[in-house]
Amino acid sequence: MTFAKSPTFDNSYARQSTQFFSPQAPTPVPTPNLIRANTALAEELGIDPQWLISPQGIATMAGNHIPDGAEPIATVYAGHQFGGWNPQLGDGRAVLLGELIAKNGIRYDWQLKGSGRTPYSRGGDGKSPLGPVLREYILCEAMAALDIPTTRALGAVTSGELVFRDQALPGAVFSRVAQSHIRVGTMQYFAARQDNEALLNLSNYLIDRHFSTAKQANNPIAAMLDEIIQRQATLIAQWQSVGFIHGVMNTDNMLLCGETVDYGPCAFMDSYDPATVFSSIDQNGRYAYGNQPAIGHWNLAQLAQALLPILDNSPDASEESAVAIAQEALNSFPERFLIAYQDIIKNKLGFAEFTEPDDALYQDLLSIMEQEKADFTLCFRRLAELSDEASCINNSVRELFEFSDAFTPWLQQWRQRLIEDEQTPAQRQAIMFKANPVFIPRNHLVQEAIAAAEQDNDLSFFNQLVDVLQTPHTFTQDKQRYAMPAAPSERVFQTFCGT
Ligand SMILES: Nc1ncnc2c1ncn2[C@@H]1O[C@H](COP(=O)(O)OP(=O)(O)OP(=O)(O)O)[C@@H](O)[C@H]1O
Repeated sequence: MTFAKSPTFDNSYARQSTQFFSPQAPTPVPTPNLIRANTALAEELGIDPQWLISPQGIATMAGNHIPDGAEPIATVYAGHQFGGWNPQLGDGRAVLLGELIAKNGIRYDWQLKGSGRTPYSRGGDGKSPLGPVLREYILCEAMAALDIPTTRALGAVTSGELVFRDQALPGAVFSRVAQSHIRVGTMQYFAARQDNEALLNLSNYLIDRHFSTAKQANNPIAAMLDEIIQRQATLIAQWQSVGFIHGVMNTDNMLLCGETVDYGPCAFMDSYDPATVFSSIDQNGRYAYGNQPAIGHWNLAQLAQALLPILDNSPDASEESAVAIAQEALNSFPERFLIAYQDIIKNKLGFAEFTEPDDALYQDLLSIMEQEKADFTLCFRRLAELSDEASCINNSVRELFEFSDAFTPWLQQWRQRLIEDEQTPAQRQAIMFKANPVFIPRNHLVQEAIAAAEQDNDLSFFNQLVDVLQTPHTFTQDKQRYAMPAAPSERVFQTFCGT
């Protein structure tokens, strides 16, 4: 008989200076029950899937058992929240259980979110209600299936206790996996304290962990900043391309490794409107869909500012020379974003290359979509079908979305443009299908999954939704309801942090 083996931890962050964290065990919960375990991800991480779903694995995900080798800590950070500076944040409701080296050789954090109070909890209870845990699970796994860099869900458990918000809600703990949880706000925390030694140590740690090419550069920290800017430009371009609205792009919610983090008040846009905001706390639309690239740039400027004291490693370094390095790096963001974005848009439109006139063509499409209140996802998907219509006769979204007359002149122009393009229709459509998913985690479906779980203790719709979103590009008629936009009565205009 073989016994499921507990994972092997190697906790590099816990070996750094204790300025970076506080040792903090998770708070045990009364009666943990498994919501879902991501056994495929467990395998990739070298965790025995049988162990993960064993009583010991479930107890670990609940914070009731600390496996050998785990060294739970809460990390410290600061951040700009909605533009306002907060000098003291940190994991207020999360602990980093430890790190695992995955089969691909990459080191990953395993964090428990909703695992009780820490020294950084301020007034909070350190807990998470079930709803936000389910939302984060659905959204982050959908993003992974869309091939967008993201933190992942290793699993989730209910806690068996109530969490008190404006009402009593069932509690849960989320097991989150990330390449690391070091944030723009982590750098800002030490910069604000003028602790250049900590800044340097943290940067060297990051370079070792995430930026091996920067390590070879003459100025590794400047090269690291450059690479972080590149990763964020690409990430935000990917968000824009699928209509993802993060909702709370505070500097403490931007990971330096380049993965999407914190699926609090986020959502995918249904009908196209660049002013779309979902977060109930974003009164001024700071984090609206159309503002995301500019906010990303602003956040990176805060990072560059934090790095200024250590940014120039030359013998004649001065404040001016450091500012010049920062400025040059930051100035590259708009161009980098545009290149990444156009690279995706050409695939969404079915062109081998993005040429200058394509920009106007694309903007025209967006304008018609906005005016027609067309569904962003289905509009692109139907376009992909039109690129080789015969191939998808039995499994078409035609019943869910058809172009209105307002699109006719645009479609003619698009077809004209395709004549100049060298790809075959089959090649083109394969690329277009990949760039134009049909299943996104629509807000009304996420809400339905949460409501069934909260009110009836029924996880079946949650599980179905997670499963369907694993193959976001393959449409079949039997999955039609998952592709449909919300009926007017189902529309969700706001999502909540659920803190
Ligand atoms: N219930 C709570 N108790 C204690 N601290 C909390 C609670 N909710 C949020 N916080 C803390 O408030 C800050 C901002 O919250 P935010 O919702 O952005 O983060 P989060 O979703 O808890 O965590 P993360 O950014 O790691 O996903 C974070 O430092 C977080 O730890």
